Amino acid sequence: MILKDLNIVNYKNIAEASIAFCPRFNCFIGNNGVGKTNILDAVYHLSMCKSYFNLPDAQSIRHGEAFFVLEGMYERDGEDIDVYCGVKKGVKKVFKKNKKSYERLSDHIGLLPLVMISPADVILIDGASEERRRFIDGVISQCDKEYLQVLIRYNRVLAQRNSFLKEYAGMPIDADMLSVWDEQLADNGRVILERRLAFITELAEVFQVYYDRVALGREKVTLEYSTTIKENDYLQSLRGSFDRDRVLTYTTVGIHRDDITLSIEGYPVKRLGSQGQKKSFLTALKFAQFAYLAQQKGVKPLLLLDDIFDKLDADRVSQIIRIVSEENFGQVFITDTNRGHIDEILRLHAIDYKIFKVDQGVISDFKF
Ligand SMILES: Nc1ncnc2c1ncn2[C@@H]1O[C@H](COP(=O)(O)OP(=O)(O)OP(=O)(O)O)[C@@H](O)[C@H]1O
Repeated sequence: MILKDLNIVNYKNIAEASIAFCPRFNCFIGNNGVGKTNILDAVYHLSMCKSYFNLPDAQSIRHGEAFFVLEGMYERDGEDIDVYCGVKKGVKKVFKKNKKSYERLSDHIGLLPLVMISPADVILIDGASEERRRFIDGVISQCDKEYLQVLIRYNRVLAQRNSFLKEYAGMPIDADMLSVWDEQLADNGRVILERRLAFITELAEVFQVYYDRVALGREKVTLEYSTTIKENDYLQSLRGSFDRDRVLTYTTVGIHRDDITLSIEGYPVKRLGSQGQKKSFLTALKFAQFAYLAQQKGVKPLLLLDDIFDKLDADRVSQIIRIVSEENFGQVFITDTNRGHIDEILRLHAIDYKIFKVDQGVISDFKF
């Protein structure tokens, strides 16, 4: 799958742009703050129906304007796909495939699989467990629509159980009064837990292979799912936490409290990892996500590499470019402040590429 052309009007600092991409590497070069990441975000938006940075849509409208429009022309399995996204202040967002509006945006997600690697991903390591759960849920739901429905049901029941605990705080309630919710949480929670465990098992294996390659085998890393459910008994775990839940007035066990343990040399990456090691960790994690999506979807996702060269030594940068130059990767979009890096590496790997210059939101083909 490739993105052939992209038209942008009023997206963040880009007033207007029409870009024709190369099927392999597309590099955006420019100084800090000129709009390189904004271009990648526009591409992300067309796949995932939202900004990578969790911004409300209106904040992506260029300051002083009333709307933004993004349009991408894709080719997937020999078929041309035109995707349109229009956002106007105070009006419902319009999202179309081949000129036909979607009723639900979730119907679009997964059609144009994409993986982005950005400096903001460090939140997956340094942030709260919620960030890691959002990552797992996001990847699984791109491949499995049913998963998202189960998750929505689970969260609805969880909210009801928690509001009951709050409403009856300090009153003499017993565990049986929660059994209606406990059973539903257990039914939906088991499905989610099983899917997440299978996903992480698959991901962890590929992740380790990629980490070894990126870091040239210099460190040992692991990725494991850690659950709050004891002895695989969901219902019993909920019942067993009743006294604590009553005191704290929220549900303390379940898939909404689970996490992924990320370690390097047996210690948490969060505390022990250097900035370059964290970046290598995240890159390997995203490469594993790429492999998973490619296998599930049967197409090579788009790969967006934002600022990948920062904080990494020359060996690791070269390894990363070597990996993404291989057959199992497809169209790649890269940003950097320095053209030297990219020219040298891409020539070395003899890959087809196109370089664009970005300056204050204006994108032009780089003149050689
Ligand atoms: N809604 C908006 N309207 C106008 N400008 C915006 C809007 N949102 C963000 N910007 C501007 O976009 C610029 C940031 O662009 P971007 O993050 O793409 O930079 P970059 O080229 O990737 O920089 P770096 O090399 O530092 O990562 C900032 O100057 C910011 O003010």
